[in-house]
Amino acid sequence: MKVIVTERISENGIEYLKKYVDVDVKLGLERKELLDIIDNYDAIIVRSVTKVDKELIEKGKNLKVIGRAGNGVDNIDLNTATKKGIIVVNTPEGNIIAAAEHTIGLMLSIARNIPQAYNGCKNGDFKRNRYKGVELNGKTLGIIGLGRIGSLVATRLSSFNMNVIAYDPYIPDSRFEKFGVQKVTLDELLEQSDFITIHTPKTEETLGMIGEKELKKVKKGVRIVNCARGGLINEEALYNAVKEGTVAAAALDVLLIEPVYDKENKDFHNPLLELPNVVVTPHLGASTVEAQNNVGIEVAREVVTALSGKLYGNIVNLPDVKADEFNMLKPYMRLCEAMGALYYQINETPISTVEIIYRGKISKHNTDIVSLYALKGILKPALKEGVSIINARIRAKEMGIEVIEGKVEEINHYSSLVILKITDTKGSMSQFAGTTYGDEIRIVECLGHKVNFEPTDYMLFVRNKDVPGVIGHIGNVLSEFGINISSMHVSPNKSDGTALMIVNTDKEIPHEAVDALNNLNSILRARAVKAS
Ligand SMILES: NC(=O)C1=CN([C@@H]2O[C@H](COP(=O)(O)OP(=O)(O)OC[C@H]3O[C@@H](n4cnc5c(N)ncnc54)[C@H](O)[C@@H]3O)[C@@H](O)[C@H]2O)C=CC1
Ligand SMILES: O=C(O)CCC(=O)C(=O)O
Repeated sequence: MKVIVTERISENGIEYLKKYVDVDVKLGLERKELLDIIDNYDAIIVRSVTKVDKELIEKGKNLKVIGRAGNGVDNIDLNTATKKGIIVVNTPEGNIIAAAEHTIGLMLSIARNIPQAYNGCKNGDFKRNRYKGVELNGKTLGIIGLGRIGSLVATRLSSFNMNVIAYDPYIPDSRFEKFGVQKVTLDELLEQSDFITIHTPKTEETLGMIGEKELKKVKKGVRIVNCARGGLINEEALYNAVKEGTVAAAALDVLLIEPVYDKENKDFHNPLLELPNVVVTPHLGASTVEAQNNVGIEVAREVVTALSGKLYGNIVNLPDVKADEFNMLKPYMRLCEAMGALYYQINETPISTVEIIYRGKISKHNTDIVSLYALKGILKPALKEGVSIINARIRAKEMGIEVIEGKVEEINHYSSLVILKITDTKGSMSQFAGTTYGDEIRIVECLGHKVNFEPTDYMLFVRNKDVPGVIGHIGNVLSEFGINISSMHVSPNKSDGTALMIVNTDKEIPHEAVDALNNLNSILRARAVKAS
């Protein structure tokens, strides 16, 4: 496996990668150079500068994993990566303290004019009355986005005796209580805050969320920090508000358009840089020794884990599953993939709806990832390598398949059961159900028949007349092809005189053998099927 690292990550991360994969560290590549070589790599590791956009992903024909050494993934086209089944991993925890501390550093800087005073002293200007600042003590701090970093800022600045209020419509009230923060609306935050700091991700909704209209509502003399993503505060509106004096000062670690870091940027221009009371740092939020060690090693581990096919960890485009829960759910993933895989191997009619119902103990778990395996199993016979658990949901949607998931705690006979109901476009429903015993998986219902078989890679799925001698005939045909039967399950349907037979064999059943079986009088239909 080959991995390209396009931005500086810590040495410990590189050393870790070298133990498992071939690593090319290529810093400062021109875009065209990267586009030309990306198809040589199975994974790419970036920080915030490399744009892993549609064009790059499409050129990266062999890409399996995109690793983000850091938190925000707005430089990665998640949609394209997901459609292509490429895993995107990040390191959401490794640099949050660094970012929170930098936020506080910036806030103190603009409260006390530290950068301006430093510059003055360097130039022989020691007139300290020029640099009189304000205290944080007793002031109101408004935090927009009380996530990982926002909450770290809240607890730290509470100890500066600030009155902390926050706006975050996506979190429960308990989170505000946990951090001793008063929950407010955005308008209340704008009206009441002496200091505002923003800590949301960059999304369509948050880009420019503090614009001209919002800056008209702020307390005169407010000080604003953005250590999250450039453009969350509209730059033109901020420029005007600072110029007019509505905003006393601003500190920005991030800009809407950032220069390519680690290079000279003499031609770089942004009007905000001309304002004496706007302090800018070059996206330094995560640049501490500790944070870079954390994210370097974390991203290396995440990428190696994902390349090895283990689908847990900080996978951005998969449901969040920790290793323990992942291991517990593994048999259910195999079970659902196997049940799903049966459908198109024994049916031709396109699917309109897939219903996945979790009953019993399994219903208490986060089963999102299990459902993805069911969908992958269902679509695999149709899409072959074009479907993976990363893109299974998108592919199902593209194919017009409605996916419904349900959970019922109540159950009889089994401790857990997963039921898969697949309705085709003609309205017929095929139902499968399965359970697990430790690591073992069993399908216990198949198309209205009570069964009990382990789905394996070599199986024969037979519908036959329920007459004497069928088992012998099947045994004879298979033995002619040198195939051993390892187990056999028969489920008669008394009402119509037919039976369903599932035969597990020791090797692949060639189509000649299947044809020979289909020529037998007693066989209504025989198919070779696989569990995955
Ligand atoms: N400057 C730097 O070097 C660094 C910047 N970051 C950036 O910091 C930001 C925050 O990161 P985390 O705290 O880890 O993210 P997080 O995902 O833990 O928290 C984000 C919070 O924003 C809230 N939110 C989302 N949309 C919102 C809206 N419209 N209004 C109000 N709240 C909203 C969410 O509910 C969530 O609680 C991200 O943009 C990240 O990329 C992160 C690390 C370093
Ligand atoms: O230093 C970096 O790589 C940027 C960090 C960052 O912005 C993030 O992790 O979201």
